[in-house]
Amino acid sequence: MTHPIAIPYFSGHGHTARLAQAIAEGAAPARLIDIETMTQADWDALDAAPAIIFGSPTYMGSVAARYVHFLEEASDARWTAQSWQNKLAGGFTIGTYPSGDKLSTLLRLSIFAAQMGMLWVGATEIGAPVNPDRPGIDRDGSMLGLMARSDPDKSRLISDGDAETARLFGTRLRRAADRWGR
Ligand SMILES: Cc1cc2nc3c(=O)[nH]c(=O)nc-3n(C[C@H](O)[C@H](O)[C@H](O)COP(=O)(O)O)c2cc1C
Repeated sequence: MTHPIAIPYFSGHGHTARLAQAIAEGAAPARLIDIETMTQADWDALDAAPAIIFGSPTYMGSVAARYVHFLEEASDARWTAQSWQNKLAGGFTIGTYPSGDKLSTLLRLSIFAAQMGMLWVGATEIGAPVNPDRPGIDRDGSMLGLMARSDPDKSRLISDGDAETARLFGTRLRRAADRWGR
């Protein structure tokens, strides 16, 4: 049986949620989990998932406070039992700026995964300027995980290139999960 990849995210104004949706399209079957409205079924899905893709906007140069709360809640009991050991993990974030200190957020998420005994899967897409025929793909040049920029056009929230990069990242995690098993 193929278990859904779990994508727990927090989103203050919808941008991270939009990015999470695009990742879910690529990672299908996947389960989107808004950490502000979590149910026991969501926790069960996290525990069963072969891979978890963690997503938080970058707020003040790091993981949003409410997401830190989720991480600490998730670690309770699961850290001592190491019950997420050998699951795959990935991470994504979004900010206003090309840098915006978003790397700090991905570092925080990857360290959380390491503490939980998870195996971190980074990003692989190489876009412009190295591949000029792939404009908009991984435009911030992030390999540790997925970075995106909030789009000034609030009717779409993220750019087409960021959405496609997110779908490709989701597909990478799905392929890795299918290959790795659990
Ligand atoms: C409290 C706060 C702090 C922020 N800090 C940063 C930051 O350090 N770097 C950055 O690039 N953007 C920063 N932003 C912008 C958000 O990361 C950006 O708007 C993002 O798209 C928000 O995603 P969301 O709609 O899912 O909450 C900040 C926004 C808020 C509300």
